[in-house]
Amino acid sequence: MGTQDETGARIGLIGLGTMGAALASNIADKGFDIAVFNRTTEVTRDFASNAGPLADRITPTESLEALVNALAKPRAIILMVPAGDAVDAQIDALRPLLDADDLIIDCGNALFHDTDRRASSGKWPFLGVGVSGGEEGARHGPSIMGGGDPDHWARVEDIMTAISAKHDADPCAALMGPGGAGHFVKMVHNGIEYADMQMIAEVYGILRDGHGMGYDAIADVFDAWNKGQLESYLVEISGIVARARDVETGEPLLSVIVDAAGQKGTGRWTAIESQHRLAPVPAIEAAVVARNLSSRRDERARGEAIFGSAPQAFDGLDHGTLEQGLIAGKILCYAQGFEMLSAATRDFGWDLPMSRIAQIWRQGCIIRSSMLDDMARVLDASPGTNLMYTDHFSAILKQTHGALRQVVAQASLNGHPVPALASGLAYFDAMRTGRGTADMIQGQRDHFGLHGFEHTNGKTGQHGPWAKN
Ligand SMILES: NC(=O)C1=CN([C@@H]2O[C@H](COP(=O)(O)OP(=O)(O)OC[C@H]3O[C@@H](n4cnc5c(N)ncnc54)[C@H](OP(=O)(O)O)[C@@H]3O)[C@@H](O)[C@H]2O)C=CC1
Ligand SMILES: O=C(CO)[C@H](O)[C@H](O)COP(=O)(O)O
Repeated sequence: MGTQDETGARIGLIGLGTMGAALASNIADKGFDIAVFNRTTEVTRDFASNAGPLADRITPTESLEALVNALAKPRAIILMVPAGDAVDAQIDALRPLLDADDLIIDCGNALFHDTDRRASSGKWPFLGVGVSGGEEGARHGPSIMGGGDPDHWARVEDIMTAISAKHDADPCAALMGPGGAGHFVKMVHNGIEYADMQMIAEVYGILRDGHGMGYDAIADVFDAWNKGQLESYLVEISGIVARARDVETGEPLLSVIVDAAGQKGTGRWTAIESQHRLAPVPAIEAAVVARNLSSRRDERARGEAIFGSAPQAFDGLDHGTLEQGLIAGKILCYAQGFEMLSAATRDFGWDLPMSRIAQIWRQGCIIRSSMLDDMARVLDASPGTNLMYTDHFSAILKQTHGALRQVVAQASLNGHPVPALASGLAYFDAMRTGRGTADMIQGQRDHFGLHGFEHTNGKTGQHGPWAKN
């Protein structure tokens, strides 16, 4: 075991990129001494020389050894480097320099399976912590989803709490569960983020190409919606983005951004993991597919040359209907995400704190939204219930699903691809259909493979007449 030595910085941080630099400044700002290291030394020097009044609390270091020596014992070191091999390499480089009870905290967007593996060796204290809020959040208050041993969390809880966003006075930081639980919750957060962003982009397409609206007018619509039930960070920044001008040309910014969405993997991981968990998240899957399709620019141009451009100008969908449709869609994004969290609770025995998750997403994170207050409340009363079945949200969906249907129908009739909105609607309809059509699937499976089916009389392993052949 390492010794107790309180001289030195309270915490270390490796990786002074967008998030790491902001997080380190936030930590120093909250009164904690921090030692920092970055692979490229110039970045560390720039960070330290630009730290202004925070410089007194920041110890820049230029080697891992110097970083380790600058820390109070037992040490705690945050990693804020790209997920995957870089994290493993960084851990491998650090461990020989550390004592057995020194804590490594991966605050990047790790795949939760990797975090489980890194935490499960049992040899070293390790936390996997999801951080959301982008650069601004990291600097002034992110939402923080911790994963790991409660004793290890307790060692840094004061820091995590201090730097987190606050909803009223409530810190948006909490331990989600053991091992990869924090990164699982962050992954699902990002999945919801993908679906919500895609739905907003689909409505933007209707306003731009269907209604022929200019960018400032579209910004006005998002601004207005952000004052109502849709109030959320993503709707807010959609208005800001729509109104922005390109610094180079002065043209509307959106008109000069290539329509091919980037992605780092968290949405794809959510979609893949949802299949393993048998927890359908079709709006999230649709959003991932839409990003993939958006990158097929040559093929899209080829298709347009053959068939003509799909989206046609049309009217007949007023802004109120679009707003109501988006409200329904947004609820269904969260409903699917929380269903996936319930599935993880069931499959991994994590006991994820559903209501607390909604609470810590109320501020700081990318999917913060005024709806999360009510989500926290209803999940507190019934943590495992699909949001769409709760009194509060079923009442809203009863009022708004007709509008969502109008949006999807009109968009389809006029050639506007709206995969996330359509998937949200299909999920809603499937999840309120007592007798669906899988009887046909079961009949087909039995016909070609004698897979058997469950009879409505309760008998299992039944077969159709072809089994007697
Ligand atoms: N940007 C965002 O909005 C958010 C990002 N995240 C996650 O946070 C993590 C960091 O992201 P972000 O700050 O945006 O990334 P950046 O690309 O801005 O910064 C990456 C940092 O990691 C360092 N780095 C890169 N590769 C290695 C390596 N192989 N070994 C050691 N250090 C390395 C870089 O150092 P160098 O200067 O030498 O290149 C740099 O300091 C990622 O996991 C990301 O998914 C989480 C929430 C939000
Ligand atoms: O975690 C985040 C926000 O919550 C990061 O910004 C992440 O990079 C977003 O995902 P992607 O890059 O795939 O759009």
